[in-house]
Amino acid sequence: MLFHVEMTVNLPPDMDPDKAAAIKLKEKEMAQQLQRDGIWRHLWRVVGQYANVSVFDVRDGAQLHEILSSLPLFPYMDIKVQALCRHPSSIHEDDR
Ligand SMILES: O=C(O)CC1=CCC(=O)O1
Repeated sequence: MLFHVEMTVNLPPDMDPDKAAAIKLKEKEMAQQLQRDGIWRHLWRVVGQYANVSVFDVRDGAQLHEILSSLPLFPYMDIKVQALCRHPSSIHEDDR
């Protein structure tokens, strides 16, 4: 099942820079592993914002929640989720 996820990062401006860097590094490692696993299908920067638009391929909403809430940046992000399904005009057979 595919989900469109928009994440906006709001790190506190007064956060210790070393702590922020450590959180971002852990986030990157986890995001890249989830991409290698085929779960985090797309990860795009929103131009001009500390935000991304992503597509996740997961079993259901419960699995997505488990993944999102385990992200190191989760406590510092506003997250919007939309469930997706195949568009009848799509020519891409692998879209589910
Ligand atoms: O920078 C972001 O948009 C937040 C983020 C998601 C995965 C990652 O590595 O950073």
